[in-house]
Amino acid sequence: MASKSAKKAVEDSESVGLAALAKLVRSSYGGRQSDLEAKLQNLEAQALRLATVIDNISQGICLFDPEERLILSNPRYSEIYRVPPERLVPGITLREIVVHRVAAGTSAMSVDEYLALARSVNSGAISRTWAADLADGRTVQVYHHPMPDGGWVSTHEDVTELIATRQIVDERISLQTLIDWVPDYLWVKDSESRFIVANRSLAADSGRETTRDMIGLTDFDLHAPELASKFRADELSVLQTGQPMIDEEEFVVDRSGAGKWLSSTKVPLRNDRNDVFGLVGIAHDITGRKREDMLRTGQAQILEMIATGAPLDDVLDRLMHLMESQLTGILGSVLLLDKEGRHLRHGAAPSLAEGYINAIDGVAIGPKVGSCGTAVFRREPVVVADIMRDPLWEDYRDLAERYGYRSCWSTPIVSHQGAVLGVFAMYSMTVREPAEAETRLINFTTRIAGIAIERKKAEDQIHFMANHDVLTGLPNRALLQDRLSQAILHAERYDRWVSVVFIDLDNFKLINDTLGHNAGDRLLKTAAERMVGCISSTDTIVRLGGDEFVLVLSDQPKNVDLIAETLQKLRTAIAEPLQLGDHCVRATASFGIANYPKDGKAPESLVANADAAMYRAKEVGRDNFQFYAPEFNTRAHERFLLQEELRNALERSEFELLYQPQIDLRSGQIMAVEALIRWTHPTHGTMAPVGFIPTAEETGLIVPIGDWVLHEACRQNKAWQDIGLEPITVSVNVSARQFSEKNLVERVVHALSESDLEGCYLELELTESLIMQDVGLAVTTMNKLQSLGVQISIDDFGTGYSSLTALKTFPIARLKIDKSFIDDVATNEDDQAVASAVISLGQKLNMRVIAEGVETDEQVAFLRKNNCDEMQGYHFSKPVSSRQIERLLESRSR
Ligand SMILES: Nc1nc2c(ncn2[C@@H]2O[C@@H]3COP(=O)(O)O[C@H]4[C@@H](O)[C@H](n5cnc6c(=O)[nH]c(N)nc65)O[C@@H]4COP(=O)(O)O[C@H]3[C@H]2O)c(=O)[nH]1
Repeated sequence: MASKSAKKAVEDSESVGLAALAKLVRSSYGGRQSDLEAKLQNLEAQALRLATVIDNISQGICLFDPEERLILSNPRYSEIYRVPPERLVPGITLREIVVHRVAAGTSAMSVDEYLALARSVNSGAISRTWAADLADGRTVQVYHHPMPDGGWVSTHEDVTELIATRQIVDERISLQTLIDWVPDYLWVKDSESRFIVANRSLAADSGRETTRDMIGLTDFDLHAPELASKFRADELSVLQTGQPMIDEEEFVVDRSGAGKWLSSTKVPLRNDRNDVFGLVGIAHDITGRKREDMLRTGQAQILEMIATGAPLDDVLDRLMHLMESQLTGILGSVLLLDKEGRHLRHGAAPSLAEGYINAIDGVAIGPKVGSCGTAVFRREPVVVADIMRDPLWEDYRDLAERYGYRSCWSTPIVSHQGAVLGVFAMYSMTVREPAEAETRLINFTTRIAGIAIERKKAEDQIHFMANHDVLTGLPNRALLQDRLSQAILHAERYDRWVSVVFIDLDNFKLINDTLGHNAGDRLLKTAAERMVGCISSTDTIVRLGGDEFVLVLSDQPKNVDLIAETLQKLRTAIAEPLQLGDHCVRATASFGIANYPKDGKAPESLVANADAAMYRAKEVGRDNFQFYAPEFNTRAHERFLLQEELRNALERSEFELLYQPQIDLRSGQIMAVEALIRWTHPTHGTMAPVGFIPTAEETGLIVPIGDWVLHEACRQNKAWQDIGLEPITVSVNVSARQFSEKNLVERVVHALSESDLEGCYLELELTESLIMQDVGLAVTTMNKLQSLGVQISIDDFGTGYSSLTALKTFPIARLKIDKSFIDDVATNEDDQAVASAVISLGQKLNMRVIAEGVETDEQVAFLRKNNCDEMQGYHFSKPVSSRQIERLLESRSR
């Protein structure tokens, strides 16, 4: 009975937990037998241990009886299938459990399917294991073990993560092999931008031995913070927006220090729930293409900079940067050859050390001056592969070593005309010769640098020429305004004066005309140099043109005496003797001064007033200086008016010719007349040549006026002949300006043919200075005139610089002794000496000599005594009208 009831109890115990079973046994048999009790206690302890193990095991466990009722389960089972523990009481059926699981979403199938599966497994005696994919996405590995009594025990393990990890690992291993073959960078990162996968190429360029070493790193471990931050920002955007980043160009510096351009694509990685949990990236090295692009755009930009006149420093700097961006480990430098062609000056070297740049700035070129100095000296490229060994660097080796420069390849920069402009050099920190790509870049860079430097030189020259006078190198009119305005601003601020001095060389025209243009140029240059030597660096002297200069004395005290002192220094300096060929000349100048603010406030009015003052200085006898006075402007205005009126005079037939007879001293007969022009001015009445000829010469109006005189004189002379008067010669004055006109001979031919006058009745009076201006041209013209029968005489003889040797070569018929020697010839021994010398000289050269301005009997007597041929002057007749000449000639005939 006891065993029966015990058996029953044991059977019952299958429907309760093990602990409950132990308690039941103890209460049934408690206290009856001590050994049994001990066994039971032991059993109870074992059951407790077992219960503890079962409760804490990581797998879910459940035990069912043959009626599919739960005997026991542990908390993990309840946890895995999300069935509350209070429901999993012993006795609950499998169906009921599965119903709960379906409700909790933790069943892999419907209740019936599940029961069918469980029963089919139980029907066999073999344990089975399967992975159940639960409705909630997890995978549970089930171990099902049938019991002999028809019940079963099963364990349940949640392997979701394990499977995922294994999947990743499996995939990674196979992927790794694959991606290691790819030369591009490939990687996978998690949501924190940590590398999960990286290919070999990326690992190697990141300085890591294996791809595993990359795992867990971020870009902050590999790149500079700015770059890493940029990468992280890009990736965050991909991770947060889920939008891929396609072909983004990025510049990175790898472990070797080399810069690389990458085209990167970053694509988000999503899990089954479509959540982004990382990204996959691929980066393609586009450095080569990028460099070519950069070279092309850089080249275009630099050419544009050159074309738009960017400063040379900027152009060369940009060029060096461009060149350096193309090559690794190369530092570029441009040195410019100075004006004298002897020293090299810093041009551009953005990456060379400042100490080195300063040390070589100004180095003289030579046969052994490193690579650059030698290249320019030899005018050919010099490649030094090892600075430490090459003898060309002997004197500069220590310097180069200090900065670590080991090789230097220099190429002269040459202009289109073949002039060396400077030198381009590539420095490297290693011993080597240029590679092909480098040689290509050397050629390219040298050519562009040449264009830039040449362009700059041309611009400088244009600028200089636009602002300076080529002959003297002084600033010109264009700079005057600028300098004067600055000086005025300064004077205004500091309550000072500015003196504007107009300077005109007095005897320049004469020297230029008589000694030739070269002598004139030398005089101008010397005068300019001497004036510059007398002024301070803040003052400006400008050549306006011809022999006109303007001096701007800045920052002057309000003291006329001090200004006069400075000008006196200038006068003395200008008047220093100057040897021009065979002649020693002393130049003088007339100065006109206008002071700011008294004589004008604007630059233009100051210059105009100084000019008016200079005219005054000329008027009062030259070689002096005059301070401006307001009335000077009235005169300047009058001069201006005169020019305007002179322009109209020809059209209005306001000119007429008077004729002054020339007398043969021996026969006392009129043998010629000199045609002398008069202007019947509308308001001033009759004007003598002195009142308008200088203005006509200045303005060039002398050419048409002279033409008119020539025609009129020929016409009149022919008219006298036509009325039966004894033929005489008419003498016409020719000014320098007329003589220099190329078609003078044609004009004379025209005048003769139009009037039908024979050439031998025309004489042209030239001045000494005029024919000495260009002796060659004068001889040619004179010979042509002579071949027409036209005679030539020299006016004002004795006042100029005629060379006697030259005189012999001219076809001259008459010399005219200047009036200044005749005036006092009766009393002044010097004048007598000159006059008699000219007379005997003329006779020796077979020329007739005529004295001019003869007024007195004493003068006539002297001339007769000295065998002078002819005379002209008031003694016989003043210049008279053609009608009066006609009468004089008629009386002669009678
Ligand atoms: N005190 C004084 N003067 C005397 C005496 N005898 C002649 N004269 C003046 O001396 C000048 C002589 O002419 P010139 O030396 O060729 O000097 C001329 C000549 O160089 C220039 N000239 C005159 N007509 C023309 C012309 O048609 N063309 C050019 N290019 N120049 C001219 O103007 C200058 C002055 O001419 P004019 O005033 O007509 O002055 C004339 C004449 O009137 C005298 O006994 N006493």
